[in-house]
Amino acid sequence: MEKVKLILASGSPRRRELLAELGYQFEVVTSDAEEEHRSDISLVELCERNAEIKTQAVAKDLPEAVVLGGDTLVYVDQEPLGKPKDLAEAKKMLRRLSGREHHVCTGMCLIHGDRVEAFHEVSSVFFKEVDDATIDRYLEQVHVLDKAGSYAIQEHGDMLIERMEGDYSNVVGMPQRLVDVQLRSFGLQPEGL
Ligand SMILES: Cc1cn([C@H]2C[C@H](O)[C@@H](COP(=O)(O)OP(=O)(O)OP(=O)(O)O)O2)c(=O)[nH]c1=O
Repeated sequence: MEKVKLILASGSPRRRELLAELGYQFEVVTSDAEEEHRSDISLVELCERNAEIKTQAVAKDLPEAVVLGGDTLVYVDQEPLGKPKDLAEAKKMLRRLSGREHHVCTGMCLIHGDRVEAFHEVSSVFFKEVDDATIDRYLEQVHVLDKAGSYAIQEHGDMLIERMEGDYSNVVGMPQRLVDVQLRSFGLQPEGL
């Protein structure tokens, strides 16, 4: 029997690294699927939904493959922060996160033929009190325009973050433990380690 192919439906270099770390063999196929921005469903449902939209956009042309996609939502006071459009907006977001807790939800979806499984994980991140000078130094060192919430925990995260609760990989873009369990339930096994 021919082995089922695993496809990662994501242009995110972080997701690629996190999946490779688990030891799975996979290929990357991206789409230009549009994320939804809606307020009639919860934020957790929204990130699962957007993960499913991104995954479906690739899976519809690859019925033989197992396709994995994801979406990371950073939110504070139940309000999603998104990716900043410029450095001024990034600075505003980081000022808003200063000295307090916020949440990061990553929704993931796996599709194989008619089988669709969406799941998510939520982590809490607690920022230090950061002044403008620290924010400016952070923004000089880290490219944040492609990062939800205007920061990357994996890049100089200690400049901003006091502590976190939950799965670290979930904040970076893919909850590795959950993804591993789900991939096994689709009959896949790591083989590259
Ligand atoms: C909070 C946080 C986000 N991020 C990144 C992860 C995601 O790449 C990005 C969130 O954007 P997403 O819209 O989830 O993903 P993406 O546009 O990068 O990739 P694709 O849709 O093709 O899968 O923010 C970090 O790298 N570190 C962090 O600490």
